[in-house]
Amino acid sequence: MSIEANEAAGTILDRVAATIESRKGADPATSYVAKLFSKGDDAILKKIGEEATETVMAAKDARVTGDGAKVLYEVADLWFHSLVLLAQFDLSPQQVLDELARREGMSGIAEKAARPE
Ligand SMILES: N=c1c2ncn([C@@H]3O[C@H](COP(=O)(O)OP(=O)(O)OP(=O)(O)O)[C@@H](O)[C@H]3O)c2ncn1[C@@H]1O[C@H](COP(=O)(O)O)[C@@H](O)[C@H]1O
Repeated sequence: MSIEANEAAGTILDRVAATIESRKGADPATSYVAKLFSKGDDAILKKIGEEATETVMAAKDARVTGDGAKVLYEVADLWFHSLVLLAQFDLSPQQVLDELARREGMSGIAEKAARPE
């Protein structure tokens, strides 16, 4: 990914994360995110599980139909709910991007082989 595209990705993730953060303590009647926060960990984790499962099903369907659009929507739902989960633990998307940057160029095969027993 180019530096410009990576910065753009950071920008939209940062903006949505800031909106999510602003929903802490907001009215659950008018905000979906505030409603999730008011329900707590289990409600957020349930949505992560649902959206992950829906992503798997959309990908299986896409292999049959040849239409990958639904995969995009489901991954967007999964990413959005992952942002809510990060906020619940006072973590930021930038920290995830930093972790991916730290891993950049590190072979997954080599990393696994170097793990202590
Ligand atoms: N990106 C999203 C986003 N993506 C999905 N959703 C909502 O996530 C919910 C769950 O999606 P599902 O398809 O699983 O719907 P469902 O089966 O009815 O789920 P449940 O309501 O039963 O949990 C729906 O209500 C979607 O509208 C989102 N809700 C909010 N955002 C972002 O969060 C911001 C703050 O939202 P509010 O807190 O509602 O103002 C928004 O401005 C957006 O930027």
